[in-house]
Amino acid sequence: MRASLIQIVVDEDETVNSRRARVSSLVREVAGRERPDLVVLPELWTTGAFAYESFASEAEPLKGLTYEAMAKAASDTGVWLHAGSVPEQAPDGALYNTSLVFSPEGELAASYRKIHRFGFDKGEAVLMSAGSQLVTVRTPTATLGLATCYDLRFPELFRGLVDAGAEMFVVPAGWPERRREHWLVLARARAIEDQAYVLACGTGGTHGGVPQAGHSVVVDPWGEVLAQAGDGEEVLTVDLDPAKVAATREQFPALKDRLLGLDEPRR
Ligand SMILES: NC(=O)CCC(=O)C(=O)O
Repeated sequence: MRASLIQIVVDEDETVNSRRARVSSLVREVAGRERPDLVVLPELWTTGAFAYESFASEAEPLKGLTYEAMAKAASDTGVWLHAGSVPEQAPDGALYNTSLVFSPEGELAASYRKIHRFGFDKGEAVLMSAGSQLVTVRTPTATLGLATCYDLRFPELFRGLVDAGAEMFVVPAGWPERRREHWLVLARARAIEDQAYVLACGTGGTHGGVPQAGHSVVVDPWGEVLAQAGDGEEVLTVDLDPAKVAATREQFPALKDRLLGLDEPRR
């Protein structure tokens, strides 16, 4: 299975409309050149994860402009597309940070409303509502577990995804440069403790006054970093072996020693 992560530069000198068009072209270009099965985009790449003042003005219904553009990019290129997340305006007016995953036919395979919102008592934490559902996506080659950015700090979410069958975590993000080391360590930690692939795709540039970390990263179930981006716009393409997840869990069966947080104790 081949995955391409597209780390996008999200700066405020580019309009949302032009970025949407540019990213649609990029998905097509990368799909044609790298021949991936799965393409991954970052969190809130239309606005920027820290461009709080744009969330309401740029919010879209689930099937809005970004949905339409990404569904078409997926079906035109025949890839699974994790289109990152959009500021979703729900029918009741609430805003969510919602990830969209499209099948190669351009059908919506899954949407995930970010559960842990960042900002403590401001920003996303007050502007957005929290999702409450764990979401996995079965593709022909692997079961994906969905999480978004700040979720990476909450290992219990990832354990829940493992219990739901996840073999590969896909984590779109808009992570700040200031905490780059946290990002890299947490991505590896989630891979090691859950013996799963982590595909973590962030942004470059500066928005909302916050320089972004870039450094999108792909980690294997043993915790090895398979590829890591730099600061700017970049594509990371990696070949993944989903069978390595079961093999790692078999050879080093630490997940079988879990005693807490299970419906029934194992021993
Ligand atoms: N967009 C985010 O969720 C940012 C998370 C973050 O900055 C952090 O966890 O640190």
